Amino acid sequence: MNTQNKKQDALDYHSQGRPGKIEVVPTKPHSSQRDLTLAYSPGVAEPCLEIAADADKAYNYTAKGNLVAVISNGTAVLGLGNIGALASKPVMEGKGLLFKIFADIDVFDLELNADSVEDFIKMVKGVEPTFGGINLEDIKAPECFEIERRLKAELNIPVMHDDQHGTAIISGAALLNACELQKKKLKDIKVVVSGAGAAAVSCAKMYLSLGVTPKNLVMFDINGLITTSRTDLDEIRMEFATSRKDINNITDALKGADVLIGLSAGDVIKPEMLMGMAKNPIVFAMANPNPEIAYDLAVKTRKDIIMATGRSDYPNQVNNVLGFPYIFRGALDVRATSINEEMKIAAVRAIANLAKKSVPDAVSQAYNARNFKFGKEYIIPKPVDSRLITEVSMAVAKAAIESGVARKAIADWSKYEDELKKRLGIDDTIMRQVTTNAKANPKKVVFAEADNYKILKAAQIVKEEKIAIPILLGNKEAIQRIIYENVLDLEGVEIIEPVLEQERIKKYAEALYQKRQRRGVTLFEANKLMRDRNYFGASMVEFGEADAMISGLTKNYATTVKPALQVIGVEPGVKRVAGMYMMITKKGPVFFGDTTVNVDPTPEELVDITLLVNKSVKQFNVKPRIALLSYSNFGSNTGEIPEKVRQAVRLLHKNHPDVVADGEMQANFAMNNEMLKENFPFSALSDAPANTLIFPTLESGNMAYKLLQELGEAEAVGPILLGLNKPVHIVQLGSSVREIVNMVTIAVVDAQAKTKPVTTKK
Ligand SMILES: NC(=O)C1=CN([C@@H]2O[C@H](COP(=O)(O)OP(=O)(O)OC[C@H]3O[C@@H](n4cnc5c(N)ncnc54)[C@H](OP(=O)(O)O)[C@@H]3O)[C@@H](O)[C@H]2O)C=CC1
Ligand SMILES: CC(=O)C(=O)O
Ligand SMILES: [Mg+2]
Repeated sequence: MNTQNKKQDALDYHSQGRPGKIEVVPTKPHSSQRDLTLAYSPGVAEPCLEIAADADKAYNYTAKGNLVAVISNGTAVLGLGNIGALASKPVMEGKGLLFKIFADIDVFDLELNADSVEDFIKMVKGVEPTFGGINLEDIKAPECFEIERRLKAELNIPVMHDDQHGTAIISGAALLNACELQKKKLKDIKVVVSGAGAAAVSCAKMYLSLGVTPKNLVMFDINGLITTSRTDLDEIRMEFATSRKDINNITDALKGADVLIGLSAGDVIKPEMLMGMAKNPIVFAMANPNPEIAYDLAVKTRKDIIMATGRSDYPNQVNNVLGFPYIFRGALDVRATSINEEMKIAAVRAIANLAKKSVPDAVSQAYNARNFKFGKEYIIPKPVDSRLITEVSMAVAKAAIESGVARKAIADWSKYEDELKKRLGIDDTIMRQVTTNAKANPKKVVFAEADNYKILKAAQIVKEEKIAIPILLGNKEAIQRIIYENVLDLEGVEIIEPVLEQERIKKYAEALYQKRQRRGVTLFEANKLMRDRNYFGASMVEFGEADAMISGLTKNYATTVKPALQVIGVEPGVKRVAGMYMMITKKGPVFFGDTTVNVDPTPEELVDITLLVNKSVKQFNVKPRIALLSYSNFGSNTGEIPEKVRQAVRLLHKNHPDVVADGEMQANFAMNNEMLKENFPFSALSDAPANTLIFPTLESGNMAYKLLQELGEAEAVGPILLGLNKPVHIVQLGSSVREIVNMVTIAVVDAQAKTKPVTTKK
């Protein structure tokens, strides 16, 4: 895209539709007269009086506790200089947008016509009552130092100048990791800082507190090196003054330097300057929108470099967006009175550590990349990584509590973690519980289709997270090539190439032949079948050489389920298998059955399916409340389907009175027990909504879950295969890595349940 197009795109983005990037959205009902009476006069007087009597109540009755002011006077807007308060508004709205999408924090952006320090401080103090925190932005140095110092001292809510501390935290984390990768020790590195403004000074302070030796750091402003002989500088910058006489310019300073930090202006660093740097140099050119030296140019100049910029369109975006949303989230959640050094360092460590963990596929996909892995081009997490909210905010909140600036404690950290995820629309409480259970006793899971990137990535994740011990089936060479090409880490994982395992094939084939000789399988054919990875994998499970199998990514369901049925068969006492989905919705998990196996079940088969689902739901520690669905409510419509479901319910009520189930009913009545109670008060489900839905046909079940999934209303975990004697789980054709990981986790828990020692009654 050329520069003119880029410019027009940016202008269109801001002007199209409702101008600007943010709006205010009411959080309370407001449609009836009663709502309005409560929202405004006279009802509103009540919270006013409560707050007048106790100021802390503002956190209960108003948005204060989740509201941050992003405040600027427009004197150092990005690297654009002093463009004034109004012109800074798009940046401040942008910060508001980022606060909201990454940490669910609401923002009012305030652009102040306040050039003097005193005016600025006075205005901010004036608006303190409205906010839970103050994010100062793009205020030029040295005024920003005094403004922040005074506001921190005089306000009782957290104040942070993002350009100083946000940038220091992120670049601190990036520096720790870059040094580790380039095998440099912080105490030994020679650091050159281009820029001596808000960001540069604060970053330099952070590096010293992380272990950089003061005499090894030199700093430049627009007039050159900061030296002890300069008389034009304030005390804060003079802290970084050097008495070295051998440096005339930045080129001199960079000779033999290990690290260059750019927080000054675009394109001020030339390739020849980098040539003089030490072996394996680290360059963070963070000026926005244009870095001190372009990414491509820097990596072309020095092959041994670790290079980062503040931009999102190149690897290693060192930008304060990775910090401020989560730092404020943690601070607000414990009502911290300030953001102190302990909280900042906690954020640094959390961000640095997160970069070393396996990256979720959704993150790689957002950047059209195959697989990010800790290394020269991935030294810190990507801003779209949804784990940042839990990793960073929790670390910050903990540090606030431990360092004594929190006014609110967090008693249950795992509940807090769930709350944080819910803020981003991620409600995986149930999957987290399942994962915890899986980790308590990881099982051997054989991956039948291991010559596939997604399967291998999932195997890496479950290995790393200690959910399962993977065993890979497939052509060794092909598997190793995919591992190599995608820099996956599967060291030590067993790879089995079935066609080379003659002894095992013989053993498994004999067993299959014994089972199926009177059902058309000859020994010769059994031997042939065992070369198929699904038969081989299922046999490993049958023989106890693996605890569970995962397959199905590349073949249709029927083809994959057949080997499992033939080799393993159904549980004793069970007549058929069925499939279930766990739909993770905003209202909690809802289980759907049968969504995969039985096309048009009879009433008796519907009962079997219900019993299988009932048993499985209980294994998730959920008490099943089962609705058998149709297009009719308790006989309100005639027809084959309602009649079949009615009959199934009759059989259930007669033969299995312990199962909480009712129907036939329409899906909306199943999910809305108030409506059910009003119209059908006799129903067994009238006291709470159903959490388990049995569909009359495969068609309806399949449509329901796929629609819900596509509309973004729920995450589907499954299909969980029910009724097999040993755990084999079949992912859907084309599943994502996350879906595969979820299925492996479920397979492990299933294996745990199926291998539980039988307790004998005394
Ligand atoms: N990636 C990120 O997350 C962040 C990036 N930044 C970027 O860092 C830069 C500085 O921001 P900030 O500290 O807030 O702004 P300031 O205005 O406070 O500081 C700018 C500093 O750069 C110096 N400077 C300007 N031009 C040159 C030059 N040609 N050579 C050497 N030094 C120069 C100025 O010198 P003097 O003091 O003499 O005027 C000043 O010290 C901006 O480009 C900004 O976008 C800032 C925050 C976060
Ligand atoms: C990222 C940022 O805050 C800046 O460039 O000013
Ligand atoms: Mg800024």
